[in-house]
Amino acid sequence: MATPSTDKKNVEVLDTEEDQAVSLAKYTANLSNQFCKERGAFSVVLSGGSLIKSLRKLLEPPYIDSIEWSKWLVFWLDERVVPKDHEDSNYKLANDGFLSKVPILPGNVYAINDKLSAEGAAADYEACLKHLVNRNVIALSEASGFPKFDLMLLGMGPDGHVASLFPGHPLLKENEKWVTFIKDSPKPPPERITFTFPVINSSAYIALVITGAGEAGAVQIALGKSQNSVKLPVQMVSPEGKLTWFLDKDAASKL
Ligand SMILES: O=C1O[C@H](COP(=O)(O)O)[C@@H](O)[C@H](O)[C@H]1O
Repeated sequence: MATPSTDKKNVEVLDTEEDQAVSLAKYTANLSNQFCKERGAFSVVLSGGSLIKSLRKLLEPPYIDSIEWSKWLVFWLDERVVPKDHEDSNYKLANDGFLSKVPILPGNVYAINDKLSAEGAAADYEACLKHLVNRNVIALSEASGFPKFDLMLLGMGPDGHVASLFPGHPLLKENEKWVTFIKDSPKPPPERITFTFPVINSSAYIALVITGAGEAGAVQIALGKSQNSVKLPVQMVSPEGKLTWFLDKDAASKL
């Protein structure tokens, strides 16, 4: 069931987590078709966490066969500063559960350099993005001057964090850097790198994919009627393009 709230924001509440995964696959495949046709490429930004499991229907017919995987360019919204084969790595999570099962070109997978410090990895990833923007591989937002990704797939933690942008943290106010780092993440591991809000909010499309009762409180704050004085990170997600919330019934249970 889809409940459009504004032209730029849609909220979909799905009866089950399975229905949510089906709906997300359809949405992602449609955007992939659209961008591959229009631009010859599709830039997709992945979160870690439960999002990867929610992408599983893309690994099944009809999507596995119809998506032009060779035109996908894959990036990470945030990454933990650990080796790529570490259990906490968002790259490993995505690779094991999704990327290794689809014919995306290895050269189109832009993982974070795991040999660098948090500062170094953030600067290195930002330099990589700037190079891709200069070569017109990633679009640039004329409105903001920040890179404009075709689709960002965001998860959310029970505290309302998105990417590695946590409630009350000074990084929420970063408005110059494209990619930054955190060394005191309240959720382990403490050292991470993350896209900043200006990059997130320059996106053409954002899907916020939220599953389970544990997230219902933050969903209620973000989408319910009551007003909170200090915004949660998830409430700061406001793309140039279109935002769609994909909630299962449990995540929407307090609405
Ligand atoms: O630490 C992280 O958490 C968020 C939310 O994860 P979830 O398991 O509650 O969906 C995730 O989106 C982010 O990429 C990750 O690094």
